[in-house]
Amino acid sequence: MTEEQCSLLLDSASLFPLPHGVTFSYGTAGFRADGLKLSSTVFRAGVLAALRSLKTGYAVGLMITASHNPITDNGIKIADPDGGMMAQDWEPFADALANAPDPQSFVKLVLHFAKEENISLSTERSAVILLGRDTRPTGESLLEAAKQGIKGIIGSVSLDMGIVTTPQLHWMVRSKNMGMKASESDYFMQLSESFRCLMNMIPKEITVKGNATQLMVDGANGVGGDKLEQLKTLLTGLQIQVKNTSKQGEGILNEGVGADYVQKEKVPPRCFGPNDIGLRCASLDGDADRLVYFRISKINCSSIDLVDGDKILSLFALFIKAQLHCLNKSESDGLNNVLPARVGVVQTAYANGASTDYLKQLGLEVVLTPTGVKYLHKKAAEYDIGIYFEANGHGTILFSEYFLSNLQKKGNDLASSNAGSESHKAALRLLAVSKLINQAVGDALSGLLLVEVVLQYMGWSMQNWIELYDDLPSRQLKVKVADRTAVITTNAETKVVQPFGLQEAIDAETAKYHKGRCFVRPSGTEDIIRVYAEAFSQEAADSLARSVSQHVDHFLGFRTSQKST
Ligand SMILES: CC(=O)N[C@H]1[C@@H](OP(=O)(O)O)O[C@H](CO)[C@@H](O)[C@@H]1O
Ligand SMILES: [Mg+2]
Repeated sequence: MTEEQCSLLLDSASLFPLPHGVTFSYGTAGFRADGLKLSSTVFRAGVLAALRSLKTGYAVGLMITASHNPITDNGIKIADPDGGMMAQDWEPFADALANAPDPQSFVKLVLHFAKEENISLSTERSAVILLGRDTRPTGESLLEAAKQGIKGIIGSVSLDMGIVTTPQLHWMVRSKNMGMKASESDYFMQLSESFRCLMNMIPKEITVKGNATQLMVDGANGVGGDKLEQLKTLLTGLQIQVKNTSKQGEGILNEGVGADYVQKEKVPPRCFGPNDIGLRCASLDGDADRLVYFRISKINCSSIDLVDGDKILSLFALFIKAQLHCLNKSESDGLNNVLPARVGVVQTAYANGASTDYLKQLGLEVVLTPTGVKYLHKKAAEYDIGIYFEANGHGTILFSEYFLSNLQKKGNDLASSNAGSESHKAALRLLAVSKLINQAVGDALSGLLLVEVVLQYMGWSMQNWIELYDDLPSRQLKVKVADRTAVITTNAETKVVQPFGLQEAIDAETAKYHKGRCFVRPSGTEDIIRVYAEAFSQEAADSLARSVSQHVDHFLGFRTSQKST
């Protein structure tokens, strides 16, 4: 590293001193904290992003958001060149950089890491970083801190994409690195065109039931609602009304609104009431990477029928399975070139047991990973078609490049030998799905469009979807403990290995309940232990979660509040 580079980093790092008494951790989804305490972290993440771009030789992304967290929080995460989350082996370095006590030790760490990773800081190659932020008030000043961090590495270029959803930024990074058009209007164009293509292929004989073309959306008072207002003007065959956009002005981001609130509290978001009874409603989270559906109950306006990530996944899995079946119906198209596809469904232990049973009954391969999209995404990428969702509504469908190129070939063959056949249409539909659904990361907007077109294709009402299977009653609790890292788990977080004896206690409690299932794990985003329980009735699930929480409290010896989520 040249002297000029060293002193530039030192001078700029001095402008962003580390706040006292806070330890930063890259965690499940990047750094998160009070937005007013984050400028040093964001500055340092800017430097980190530049190093990541130099290391990989491609553009990377830097997104400023704290998703569903309160408006006063903010956060920062890095998107890798393929649009996915930053490689996990860089997380310890991210933590060390964020917590370096002063500018000198910060620069020392950068130097050391650059050497270890073989990153040349001479200026023959320059880093490119795409920047995005959500609507949070601290976003603008944090964006400046990020730009300063990027500038701290000589020759680096930052491209400000403005206020965008998290999935838009990931999509832009991926598209840019694949040499494709990568602006926001390209994103809207790709989504609306593939949606139109799928809508045009809905069989004429299918009659749409009830309010099939009408959708009410809760935008969480954030960026997602604003973007959907833009996107919906490009759509035909679907009437979307968006409530709780950031532009409508009154509501506060994520306060009593949004996918996290709706899924956890199982109540309608603000501004939804008696007029919406019976309608199909969807809710996005604060940065629009989560999506859940709900319907306000006819009997009690303050309760809802929730359609969570598990049921969205199940709908997608059914559709993909049906299209693959049509694709390979060789007797109808006279061809014998079956295109095999290894389909995998990826969930976490939080997936409702009824959904896992349902998916297995469909004959699908279902695997569980630890919590966090980075784990699910990686697993799903091992399949020709990998469908992953967290119960909270974050997920997507990944298509392997290999499968897509074979599908394209088969589609072309069918176009010349058997145009308009069921197999041909299935090939075209699958290709359109791969363009509609975000290949970089879970995306509420693209997920919503796919749900809508699949419901219309199946001729399904909201009621049909809700009845796909009955969720098992469940309960989640949080337990505050002295040291959450004392809990170590295995088997995709379903079994505790430490502290010794806790798993036996959980097993003994669970055995008391019909259809009982229970596990505990330390949260990666909050300083708590999460307890999840399922059983045949709500009372039983509540009781199982409560007694296991008491065991956790007892084993980890710190008797404080337990809060229902
Ligand atoms: C039970 C639950 O919903 N956990 C969430 C939550 O992680 P925890 O590690 O459980 O705090 O936040 C993550 C990031 O948004 C999300 O990926 C995950 O699903
Ligand atoms: Mg989010």
